[in-house]
Amino acid sequence: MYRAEELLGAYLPGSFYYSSARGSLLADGVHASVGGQAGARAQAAAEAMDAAAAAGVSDPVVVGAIGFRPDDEASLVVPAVVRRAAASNNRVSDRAAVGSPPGRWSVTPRPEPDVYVETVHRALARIAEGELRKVVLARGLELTADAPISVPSLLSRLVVLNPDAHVFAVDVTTSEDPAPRSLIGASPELLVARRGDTVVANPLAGSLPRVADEAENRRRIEALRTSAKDRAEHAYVADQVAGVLSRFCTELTVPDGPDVIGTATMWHLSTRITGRIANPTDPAFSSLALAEALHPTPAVCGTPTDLARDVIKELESQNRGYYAGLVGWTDHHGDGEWVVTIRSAEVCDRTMWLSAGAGIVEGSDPTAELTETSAKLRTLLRALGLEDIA
Ligand SMILES: C=C(O[C@@H]1C=C(C(=O)O)C=C[C@H]1O)C(=O)O
Repeated sequence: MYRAEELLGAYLPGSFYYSSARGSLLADGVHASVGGQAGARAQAAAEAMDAAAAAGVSDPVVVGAIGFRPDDEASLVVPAVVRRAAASNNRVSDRAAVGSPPGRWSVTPRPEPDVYVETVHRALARIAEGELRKVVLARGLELTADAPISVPSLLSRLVVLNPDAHVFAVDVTTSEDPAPRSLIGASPELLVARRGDTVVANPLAGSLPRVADEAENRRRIEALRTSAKDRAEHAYVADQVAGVLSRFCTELTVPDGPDVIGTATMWHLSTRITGRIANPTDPAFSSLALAEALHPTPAVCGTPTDLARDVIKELESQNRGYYAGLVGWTDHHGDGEWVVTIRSAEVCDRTMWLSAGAGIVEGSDPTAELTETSAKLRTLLRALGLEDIA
């Protein structure tokens, strides 16, 4: 067993890094790539791990990321070497943050903020028609530096600045990329974790930006807790996650109402759902199978799911890529952990693409949704020392 700080220090672009309160994992090299169609990747992952075990890989795992549209983007591998740090060794000191970000950036919003506000108005008009109840609309920032971006130093700053997050870096290079491409982020949202027959999911939705003034933060926490609009926006996600997990579980515990949790930049309504898996040794009940069944939750897509996906395609100008997908790992017992790919960016050479979205429901205020996406973009911008530009 290693210390989390050692693993962070050993990260190189091309590695897979993942850390959360439950421990850290650093994976290097590719023993085998995992293919498979969307929805059938858990089976492909189980077969790849069986083959790896037969070839002498001890305790094989599958690590990687799947995009918002699982048919379009996926990067899953059985790594050659895996190093882990237990939760008890997971503390990382501030000194672990290394390097400094490039000094000069050019910033292009995609789309422009006023176009995003207009798009939210259009989504509200669709919601008023009756069938669509919630849709999550995202916007992006394209940042270009005057020098290549160091992913290891960016990752180390994300870890230090977001001690409660699930922090990740995944190699997502394709043959079309001129240089290695990495997906990095500090997600607050656990899609699903499974250990033995115990499963946990922690959907978030309904948000307010965090501010410096503590009295104002207390007011915001109370406003969020009592907001009918935010509770409705949250319930779409919590209900769907509970509904999907109930198909896999013999017992499921769903709290009566949400709590409020804080990240470094946001307050969110949060529901921690726990359950007992019906058939833990069956690959169809693995953590990746659960994650595939849950994705996309209404935290990143909407309600009803298929209609929301169509509205996103129609209204968003950018392809989401890996944003709003899932990142994590699964082992050959089916245990593992997957998070929702938010507070994230794709990085290639001198350019970074940041994305953030907000859930739109009846009663949403388009300008407040723009402000919410700016606050969400700040997770990555703080790690770049650019906190105030979004
Ligand atoms: C879509 C994002 O975040 C999601 C949307 C939320 C909301 O609309 O309130 C809150 C947390 C996340 O589930 C994002 O950060 O990009």
